[in-house]
Amino acid sequence: MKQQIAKDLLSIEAVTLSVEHPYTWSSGMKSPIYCDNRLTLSYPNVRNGIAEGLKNLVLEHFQETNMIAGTATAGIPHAALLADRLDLPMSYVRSSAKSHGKGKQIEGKAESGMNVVVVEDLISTGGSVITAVQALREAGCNVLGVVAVFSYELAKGADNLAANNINVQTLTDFSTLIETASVEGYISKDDLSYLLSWKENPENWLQNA
Ligand SMILES: O=P(O)(O)OC[C@H]1O[C@H](OP(=O)(O)OP(=O)(O)O)[C@H](O)[C@@H]1O
Ligand SMILES: O=C(O)c1cc(=O)[nH]c(=O)[nH]1
Repeated sequence: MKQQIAKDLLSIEAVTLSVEHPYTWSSGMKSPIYCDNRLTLSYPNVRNGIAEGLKNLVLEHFQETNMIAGTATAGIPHAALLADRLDLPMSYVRSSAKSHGKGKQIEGKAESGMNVVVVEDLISTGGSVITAVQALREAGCNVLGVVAVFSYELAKGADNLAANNINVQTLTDFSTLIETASVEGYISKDDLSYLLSWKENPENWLQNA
């Protein structure tokens, strides 16, 4: 499964490298790699594989789930596809409360007694998904855990998630991705060692580059 999803992401060019002009991540970190999981929505076979994989993660790890919550924005479509497959209620969580209308951060029903699995497309530092989990907990929900398409497996992300007591299960991850990219000929040996050294110290990578 991990390799198949990595292959899918590579085949649709969701993963791109840009060393000269680094990407800026939502956390503010600069990075030579970007994984655009939003592109998976444009490929029915890829998004179906993701929905099926997420469903299997929920059935394996979070059997008591009775509500699915997506993180805005990239987690929302995957949450919708998953909730539909599981025939469960769905909500989504904004990064902050809306400043007009009903002023809500969580859209849809979220209340005490709900056993929620949060759907995120990608985990870097974990900041976005932690914000969503905290909002759901404040609403009285019991958050069983998080399912995500991809994780960079950053030490900072793992520490942040552990500090917030969040169980995360992902379909694929950075180590699988770069190994698959190398084996399948998407990246050179130099790219591979560059990415491995970036991963050693991603926060100070630009200063050391
Ligand atoms: O683990 P983190 O450091 O929080 O980074 C990951 C988050 O960043 C991206 O969202 P982005 O903020 O780009 O917004 P989008 O979902 O609206 O595209 C991604 O979809 C995750 O939600
Ligand atoms: O951390 C992020 O913002 C981020 C990284 C990445 O590779 N892809 C993405 O959509 N967001």
